[in-house]
Amino acid sequence: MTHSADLQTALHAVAEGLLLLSSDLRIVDANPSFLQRRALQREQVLGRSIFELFPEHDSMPADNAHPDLVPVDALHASEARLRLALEAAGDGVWEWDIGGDEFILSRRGRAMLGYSETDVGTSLIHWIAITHPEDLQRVRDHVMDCIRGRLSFMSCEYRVRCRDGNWKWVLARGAVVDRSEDGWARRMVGTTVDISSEQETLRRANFDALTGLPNRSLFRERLQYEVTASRRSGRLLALLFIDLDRFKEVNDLLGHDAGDELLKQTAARIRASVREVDTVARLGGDEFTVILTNLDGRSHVENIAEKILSAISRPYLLNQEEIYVSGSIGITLHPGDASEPERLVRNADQAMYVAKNAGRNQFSFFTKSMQDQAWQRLKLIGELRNALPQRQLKVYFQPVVDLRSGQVVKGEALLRWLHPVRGLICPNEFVVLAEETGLINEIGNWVFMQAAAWSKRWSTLRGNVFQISVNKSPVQFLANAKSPNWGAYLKDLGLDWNSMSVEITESLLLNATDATAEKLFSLRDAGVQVAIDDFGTGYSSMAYLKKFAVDYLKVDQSFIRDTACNSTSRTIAETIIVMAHKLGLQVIAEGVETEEQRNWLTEAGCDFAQGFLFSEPVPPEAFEQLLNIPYARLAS
Ligand SMILES: Nc1nc2c(ncn2[C@@H]2O[C@H](COP(=O)(O)OP(=O)(O)OP(=O)(O)O)[C@@H](O)[C@H]2O)c(=O)[nH]1
Repeated sequence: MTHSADLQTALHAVAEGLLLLSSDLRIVDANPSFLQRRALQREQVLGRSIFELFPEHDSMPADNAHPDLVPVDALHASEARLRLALEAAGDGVWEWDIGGDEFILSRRGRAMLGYSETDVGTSLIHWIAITHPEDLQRVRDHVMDCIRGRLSFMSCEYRVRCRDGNWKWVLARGAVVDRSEDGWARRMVGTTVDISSEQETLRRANFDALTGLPNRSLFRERLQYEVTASRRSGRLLALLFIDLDRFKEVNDLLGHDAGDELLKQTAARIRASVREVDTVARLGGDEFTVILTNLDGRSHVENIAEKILSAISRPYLLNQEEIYVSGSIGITLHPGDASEPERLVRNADQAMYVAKNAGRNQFSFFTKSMQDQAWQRLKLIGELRNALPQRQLKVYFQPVVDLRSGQVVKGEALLRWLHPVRGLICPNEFVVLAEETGLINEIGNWVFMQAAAWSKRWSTLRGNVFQISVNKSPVQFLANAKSPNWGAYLKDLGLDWNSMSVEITESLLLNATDATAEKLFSLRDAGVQVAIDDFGTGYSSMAYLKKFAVDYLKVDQSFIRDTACNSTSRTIAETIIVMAHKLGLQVIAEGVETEEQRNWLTEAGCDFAQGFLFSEPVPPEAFEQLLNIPYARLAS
C-alpha cells in the first residue's frame, strides 16, 4: 500500500463493517458499512477505545471473531494485512495487477463460487470468461471508470458462473490502490460478495411467480423507460393488452391448477411470438401486456398481434385433454395515440374491451372515438350518481293482461331516466353502468319501494291484489348487496301476500351461490313471487325451477315475434307453456304486438301477455287509466 488514502478508499469499498485501530486499540477510522450497521456517526467513534464500543468484548478472542470488527493497524497497514482483514470480514477479496495481467481472487472468494485454487487461471481473461455475457459490458464500464479516475471506487452487481454451471449474483466493489507517478492505474483491490439472496428478493418483487414474466410493477418501469427511449429515437412503440377469453370457464371446468398451467403455457407462447428485446409482462389474472419497440409501422404491429392470437388459439393439453382458448388484444401506439405511459395503458385497456365486445379472438387498435366513448361513459356514471337524489329516475308501468279474461291483472315496473339534456333514457343504456358501479343496489331498492307503493294504491282502488313485478339485477343478489328487510317493509306498508314479484334471469339461478339462494328465499318468505325473465334464451334447465320454487316463466319476445312465421319458435313457445303448466308454473308472453300472436298464445294456453298490442310502458298516472279496461279497447 503506497498511501493511507488508498487504504481508506479500499475500506470504503468493502461491504462488511471495518475499523482501523491504532496499536493501543483506539479507533482511527471506521468505514461506512460499520457506521451504518451500528447506526453511529463517525465522530462518535473516532478516538474511542475499542472496549468502550464493545464492552462485552473486553476479552476479545485472538482471532477477532466479532462479525463487525476487523482490527487493522492503519499506521502499519500493508496490502497483505488489508487482504487478511478483508478475508476475515467474510468477503472474497480480489487483487488485480493491471500491468502484469494477474487477477487473483482469494480462497474465500473462490469457495463462494465453488472453485479451487487451480480451477480458474490468473489472467483477467479467465475471469471474463465466467462473467455473464449480458453483464460484461456493465462490469467493464465500471472498471474503466475507476481506472480513468472518473470513479474513486466501483460498485457493480453482476452474474458469475459457478463451478456447478449455475450463475450467481455477486456485488464487486473495488478501487485503484496504486498509480504510477504519471497517473496510470497499476493495481486494483476489492471485494466480491454473494448477493444471490438479495437478487432473489428483488426477483420476487419484480417478476410474476407463476409465469416468470415481469409483473405489473416492473412492466410500469419498463414502459416508462421504453417510452422515454422512443421519444428520443423517434421510433414507433406499441403497447398491447392481451386478455384471455372466457378463461374463467377453464378454471371452473378443469380446476385452478389446470388454469395455472394454461397461463404458464400462454406466457411462453406470447414470449415466443415477439423478439427478445420486447417486454412481455403479466399484470395479473389472465391479463398480459407486450411492449414492442423500434417498429417499422402499423402493419408490423398487426403481424405480431396476429401471431400472438394464433399462438394462443393453438390447442393446450391440460389433464390429458385438448383445450382451446382465444385472446382479445387492445393496441395503442406511441407517439400517435398518447405520449404518457399512463395514457397508453388506459388506451390499450379500452381497445382490448372493444375487441372483447366485438366478439373476442381479435385485436383492436385504439381510436380517438374510443376515448370519447370512455369519457361519455365516465360522464354518464357521474350523472347517474346524481340521478336518484335529483329525482330524475322514474318508474313506468306496462300492463300484463290475463289472456282468458282480457283484464289487466298485473303490471311490470320499468325504470326510466329522465336526463335533463338527453331526455328519456332506457335502462339498457345505463343499467350496466349502475351494475358496474354498485349503484344498482340503491336504485333497485328504490324501484322496489316505488312499485310496492303503487301496488298498494292500485290494490286498494280495485279491491283485490294487483301484483307488480320488478326486475332484479344479479348484482343485487351478491353477498355484499345491501337491501332492507323486505318482509318487514311490505308488512308495514300493509301489502297483501303476492302483491309483488321479482323478475330474475336463468343464469342467476344456474350460478346461484349460497348468498344468492339466501336472498331469494328471504324474498319468498316475504311473500314475493319469482318470475324467470327471457326464458328460453339460456340454459332452460328444469331442475332449478323446482328448487327455487319459481312461479312464472316469461317467454322471451324473440319466440313470440316469430310464432307467426317460424314453426320452431312456435314449438318452443308451446313446449314452454306445456312444461310450465305441468310443473305448476304460469306463463307470461312478452313482446306481444299483433292480434295474431295474441290469438295463437290464447289457443296455446298461455296465461298472461304483455306488449305494445296492449300498451307500451307508461307513467303511473297513465297506467291508472288503463286499469279495468278490457284489452279489446286497449288494442284498438
Ligand atoms: N388459474 C388461475 N386463475 C386465475 C388466476 N388469477 C385470476 N384467475 C381467474 O381468472 C379469471 C379471469 O376472468 P376474467 O378475465 O374476468 O373473465 P373471463 O372468464 O376471461 O372472461 P372474458 O375476459 O370476459 O372473456 C377469474 O375467474 C379469476 O378467478 C391465477 O393465477 N390462476
